[in-house]
Amino acid sequence: MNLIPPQAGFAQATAMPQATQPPVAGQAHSSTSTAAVSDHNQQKLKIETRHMNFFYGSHQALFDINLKVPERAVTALIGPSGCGKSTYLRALNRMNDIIEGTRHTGDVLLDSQDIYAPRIDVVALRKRVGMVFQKSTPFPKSIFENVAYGMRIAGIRNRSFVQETVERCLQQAALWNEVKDRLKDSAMALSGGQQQRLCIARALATNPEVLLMDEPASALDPASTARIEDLIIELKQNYTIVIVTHNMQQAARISEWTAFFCQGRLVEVGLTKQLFFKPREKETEDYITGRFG
Ligand SMILES: Nc1ncnc2c1ncn2[C@@H]1O[C@H](COP(=O)(O)OP(=O)(O)OP(=O)(O)O)[C@@H](O)[C@H]1O
Repeated sequence: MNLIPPQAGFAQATAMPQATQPPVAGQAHSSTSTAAVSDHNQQKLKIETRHMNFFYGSHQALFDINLKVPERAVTALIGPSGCGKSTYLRALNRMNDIIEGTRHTGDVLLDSQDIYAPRIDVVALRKRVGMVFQKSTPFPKSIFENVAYGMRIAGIRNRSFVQETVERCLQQAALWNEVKDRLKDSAMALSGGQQQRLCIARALATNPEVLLMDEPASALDPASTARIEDLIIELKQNYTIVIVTHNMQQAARISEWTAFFCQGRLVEVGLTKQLFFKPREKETEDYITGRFG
């Protein structure tokens, strides 16, 4: 049974990109919690969280999250408002550190290394794990300087390197053709969709391995959303992408893997197609059929 409501755009889900290798049979449920643990043993993992709990002061927002994120694929995080998707996403590059009173327990591993270990350089971590936010956040600077910003901060002075990198990133973000003749203009004069692609270009300029995206298209019109989705599909050839989205059709179109969160718990994770067409958990089915959330 197709559990996704037949809304416009879902037809594309049938052409959804497949994971390079299927998960092995018997995607196991955790025996210790409501979290389900997908077995991605045949895929190279980029990120893994093990028994992760997260707290804002005394409020626990995440409970015993066991999730494996495969390399060079798109993993979508879905779930009702307030279920902890953004909290989880921000934990992957320690963006929650800037919120006072937060803490976590358990492990968050990037290439098998604990990103919360004392010796970890958080600035270097955030270069490897870039982030794009829901609301585009260009700096009040020129288009060029927005993309060059990370390199300036890193003290890179080589002009031709900076120029080449800016062009490459704008090309990767599918924005170059629209801005190449006005690189000195203010970024604030770009449309919302262009600003969001500029922010993606800026995130790419630090040469990240992972891109975290928190509802990157939620404020955009359908045409701009389609461009961002095309871009994400293109980028996953080289980057590991974790995206929070409220739009299930979008998750179906762009992701290989989907994780369903509810009330701070990871209920189920699996191949997107399987999760939408044949969820293992009743809670997942209720959510994706619109019975709650
Ligand atoms: N800065 C914060 N301080 C205290 N509590 C917070 C903070 N940010 C989030 N929370 C709480 O943590 C829980 C998870 O929030 P989070 O934003 O991660 O959910 P979400 O699934 O991303 O929600 P949405 O889909 O509405 O963006 C919620 O109960 C929320 O109120």
